[in-house]
Amino acid sequence: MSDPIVKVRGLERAFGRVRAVDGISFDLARGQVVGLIGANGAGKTTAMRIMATLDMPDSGAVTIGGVDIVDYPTRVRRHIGWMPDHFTPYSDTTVGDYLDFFGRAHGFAGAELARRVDEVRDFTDLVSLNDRPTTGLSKGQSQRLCLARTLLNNPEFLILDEPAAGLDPKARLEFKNLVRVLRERGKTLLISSHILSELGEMCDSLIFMDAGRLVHHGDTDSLQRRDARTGIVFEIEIHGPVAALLDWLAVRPGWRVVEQLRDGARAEFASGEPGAVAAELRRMSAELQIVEFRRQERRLEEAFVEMLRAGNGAPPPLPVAGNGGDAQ
Ligand SMILES: Nc1ncnc2c1ncn2[C@@H]1O[C@H](COP(=O)(O)OP(=O)(O)OP(=O)(O)O)[C@@H](O)[C@H]1O
Repeated sequence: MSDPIVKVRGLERAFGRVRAVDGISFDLARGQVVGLIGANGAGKTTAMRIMATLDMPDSGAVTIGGVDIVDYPTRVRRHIGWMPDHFTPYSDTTVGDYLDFFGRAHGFAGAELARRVDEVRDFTDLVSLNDRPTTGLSKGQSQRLCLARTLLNNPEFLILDEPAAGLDPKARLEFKNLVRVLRERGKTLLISSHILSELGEMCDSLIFMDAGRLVHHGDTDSLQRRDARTGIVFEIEIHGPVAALLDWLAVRPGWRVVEQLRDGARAEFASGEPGAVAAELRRMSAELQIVEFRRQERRLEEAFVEMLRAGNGAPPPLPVAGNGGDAQ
């Protein structure tokens, strides 16, 4: 990786006996969107708060743009934006006042302050809400305001803790678009979430944490590509009795029925080798009245759980992505 913007080395942070972050190391390439994924208590927020200079590590080091976060926190803060996982509205404060206040807190004044506030308000589509009290915003609007605040100092590196939590599908889509534009502008983003598939679409690479440890760091496709080495699941639809298909699958070597369906079955073939798969599907079509085969893309959730099983024994419970719900 050429010139990583973020370098994390052997980072550790314990709270009493809880090893919240237990010796993690990774690099983040400039201009990448990276997902930080893990179940509740995996250590995501602790690691992010340290990177955002809000907490001190017990040991290990983080540099951002080559600057050590412990030795030079003030310098680092000029280049980072931190979006916490909760938004606290201020009473009697409008959206405009809120951004103005945080702009001043960054040290901007006069025309420069007005320009920065205008820019982030525009970008996050908050212009029409400028005079609304911050206490009366919807979840999606609050998240946009929180992101606007994070962008006021035009940071190179953004650390966003669970930014999509609790957003409805429309607000999630809007958020995803904002992430896409920020990426196009060359920003580096670290985004945490429980929702693997949501992050999969948004991110160039994913970091998985479990019990304070980093258990995987790779590009989004690398997890799904693992099925080339394991089995492939097909959804098979048949014309006529499903029993004929189930009988066929029961006697053919390599097949395992995952689930019986109304017009067919979900079944796994043990090999991902393309030649073997094609021969098997040809044979099935010749012997049964097949209406359709659909290869099932393995979901990131499944890939993650399998990976943890292979490495560490029992996986932690992970909520499954839904349309609007989000586990906390
Ligand atoms: N200030 C603190 N005092 C004591 N324990 C803490 C503190 N902050 C975090 N922990 C503990 O450290 C562990 C990691 O917590 P952390 O919030 O970093 O996890 P997380 O992956 O962000 O979880 P979640 O998704 O639930 O926010 C948990 O066991 C948590 O209870």
